[in-house]
Amino acid sequence: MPGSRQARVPESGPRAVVLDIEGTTGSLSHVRDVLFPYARERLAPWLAAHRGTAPWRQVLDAVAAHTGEVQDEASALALLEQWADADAKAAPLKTLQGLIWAGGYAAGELHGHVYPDVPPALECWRTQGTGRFIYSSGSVAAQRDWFGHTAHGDLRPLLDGYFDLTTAGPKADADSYRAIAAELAYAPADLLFVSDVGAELDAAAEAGWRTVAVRRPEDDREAVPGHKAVASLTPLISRPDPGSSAAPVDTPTQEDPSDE
Ligand SMILES: CSCCC(=O)C(=O)COP(=O)(O)O
Ligand SMILES: [Mg+2]
Repeated sequence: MPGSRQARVPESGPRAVVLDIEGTTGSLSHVRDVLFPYARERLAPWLAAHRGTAPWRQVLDAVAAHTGEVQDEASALALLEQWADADAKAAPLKTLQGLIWAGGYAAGELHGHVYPDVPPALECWRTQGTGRFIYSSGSVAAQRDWFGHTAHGDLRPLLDGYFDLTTAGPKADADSYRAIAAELAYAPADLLFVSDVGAELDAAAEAGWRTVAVRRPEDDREAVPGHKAVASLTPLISRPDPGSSAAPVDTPTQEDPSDE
């Protein structure tokens, strides 16, 4: 309108950032070419070595709950192998992979691949008072181990909490993002989800979240349509307009069971 001056309201930053792992904060190829094969060849030996123990029972019970049928070890193993070969995001497989990888980290045979832009981004968000959470199909235990064993050191102190298939639900389901927002007690519009997968970003957007797609330079998959895209986390922490940063807030933090 001529003569009138419209005040520009700067968009404030998110209260919390929720990050995916594979293809976003860590290398897709490291997960697919190192982590997954490491677990795949140990599915049968792990079940045999742990037969009758509480973790073995936990895995068989998880397979039974997932399929709706009681499974003996042989039939559970057949299903777990099928899911692994199909890269199915089945919670029982994710639980068992996490248990197997834990042995690999402890033996010094595995490390978590985290891109170099990730630690400074987490540090920046921490300084700003922005919450920092992970949401991956990998189990929470696997996520903790991954971030606890990186070339940049133990990054777990930079993270406030973790969500997986069992605590939040499937990543392409909008209800999972509604559940995370409720758990964090933030409005969906105050949350930013960062991922490499369009279906996950679409689900988060459907739940009212802000979204950003990541496509790492060495990742030759097609770009994700419909979402702002970046090649690293660095553009997400640049602050051309000082008014656009979030004021420090008290961030809800999940308790770390390893601290108990
Ligand atoms: C160390 S977490 C392993 C990631 C994983 O198991 C997976 O299926 C990839 O999941 P994401 O949701 O991080 O893309
Ligand atoms: Mg991913």
